[in-house]
Amino acid sequence: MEQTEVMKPETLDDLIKVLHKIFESDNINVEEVQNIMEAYDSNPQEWMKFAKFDQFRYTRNLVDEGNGKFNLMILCWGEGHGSSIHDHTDSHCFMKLLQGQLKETLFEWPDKKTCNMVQKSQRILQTNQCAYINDSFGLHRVENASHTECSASLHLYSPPFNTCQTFDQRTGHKNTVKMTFWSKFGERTPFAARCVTERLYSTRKPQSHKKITKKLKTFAFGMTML
Ligand SMILES: N[C@@H](CS(=O)O)C(=O)O
Ligand SMILES: [Fe+2]
Repeated sequence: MEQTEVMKPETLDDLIKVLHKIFESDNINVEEVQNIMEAYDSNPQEWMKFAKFDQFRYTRNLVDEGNGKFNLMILCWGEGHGSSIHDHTDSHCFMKLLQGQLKETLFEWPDKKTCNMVQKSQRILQTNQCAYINDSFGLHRVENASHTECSASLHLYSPPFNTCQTFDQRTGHKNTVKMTFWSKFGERTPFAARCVTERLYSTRKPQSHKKITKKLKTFAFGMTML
């Protein structure tokens, strides 16, 4: 497969330019993308404007829409923040550590009959490392296990998606969740765009308050149950 020359992106802007070039093609060489993302030396001054943290859960901050081919975003993880076990909606998922460490735990897809969730492996990702996952590898959960340091990671998803499935570790039961952006291009997402209530009220029959409260329950991450 044709491979764009692996050169070292000197800045985040450089990296974005190279990614645009790579994703012009419909045949993606996973290793090439992983290598190029890993080759960028994280410089907080270049990405700080996108990195907006929340006190309670990890945030998803859109950096670039990749000409519709990919979404590039920075995820900000406060101390102890983590995601639920989830899939990646049949997309490629690249995850490069910009700051701190993250623990990634891989799981098998739950067994159809027993619903058992089996843990496959666990690893600690270090600053500048770039991990890759897609649904054929299984599911994962990501956590900033540190009690003293926050972490930031650069994620590339191709094709872009805005819903995924989360899984209950104990029962294997799954939910479809909507994934929202805490900020886009460095600007905090306006409240109306973050508010799932409107969508629930406008596109569905009126529902009881209890049901809506349940639907709006936000997990310990930037995903909202649908
Ligand atoms: N895939 C997750 C982040 S992670 O836990 O891999 C997300 O996009 O929110
Ligand atoms: Fe993920």
